[in-house]
Amino acid sequence: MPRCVLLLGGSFDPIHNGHVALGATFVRLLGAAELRVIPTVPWQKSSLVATPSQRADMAALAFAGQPYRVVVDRQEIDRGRPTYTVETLRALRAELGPKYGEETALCFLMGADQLQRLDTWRDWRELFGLAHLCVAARPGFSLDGPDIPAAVAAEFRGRLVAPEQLCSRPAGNTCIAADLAVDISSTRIRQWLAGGNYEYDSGSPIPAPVLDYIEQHNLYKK
Ligand SMILES: Nc1ncnc2c1ncn2[C@@H]1O[C@H](COP(=O)(O)OP(=O)(O)OP(=O)(O)O)[C@@H](O)[C@H]1O
Ligand SMILES: O=C(O)c1ccc[n+]([C@@H]2O[C@H](COP(=O)([O-])O)[C@@H](O)[C@H]2O)c1
Repeated sequence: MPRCVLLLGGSFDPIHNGHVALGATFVRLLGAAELRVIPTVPWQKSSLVATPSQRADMAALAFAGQPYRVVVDRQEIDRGRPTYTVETLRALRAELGPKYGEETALCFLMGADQLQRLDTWRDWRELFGLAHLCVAARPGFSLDGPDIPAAVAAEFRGRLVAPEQLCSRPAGNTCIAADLAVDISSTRIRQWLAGGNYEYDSGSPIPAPVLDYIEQHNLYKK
């Protein structure tokens, strides 16, 4: 079996339990051993609150102690400009091919909200030549019906396979985790933190070390 690397890109402003669950779900479904977490400089969102370095630090804290290998990959923030997933996947192919073999499976993870917008991504059809796409359900965003642009639905459905088949080939398929149901967003967490009226408990939407970091760095205050 070739090496299978899962990729989770995001703004992570801040990273939360939905991101951690998204990574863990596909690690389990695909039987993968490695997750790369890639903080981005998004071209479709204006002004994030935390700096790129702070978002990378929080990503490392959120995934510390997972029972699989996690690498926080700084390539997008190191570019120092808004970036596109297609260029990151090309760079990863160039990096990992010589290291792990050209057959290495790359699996890009996303929530249903991003599938609904996939046709707005730079050169989105090229993504399938570079990686598999793994999409998880997210409360408030459907995985089919009129919310998915027709061209995306056709491309995505035509490539759909069972998750356990993905790691045996390098790219070109899709899979779904229909059971994920984590009703959390970074936007809501920023609002919650700005309210100033919070305390950590086991039901909190972010890992405790991330909340500690946010407090130490005085982030997301009004
Ligand atoms: N609760 C969730 N369930 C499933 N996927 C999620 C969830 N939250 C985020 N994701 C996915 O993680 C990736 C990165 O998300 P991002 O960092 O933009 O978080 P967000 O909560 O969507 O942020 P914001 O509220 O600021 O837009 C995206 O592919 C997104 O779809
Ligand atoms: O390549 C693109 O054009 C593109 C457009 C929107 C989002 N993305 C990627 O999707 C991931 C989630 O982004 P976001 O904005 O939801 O945090 C992250 O890796 C982004 O780089 C990529």
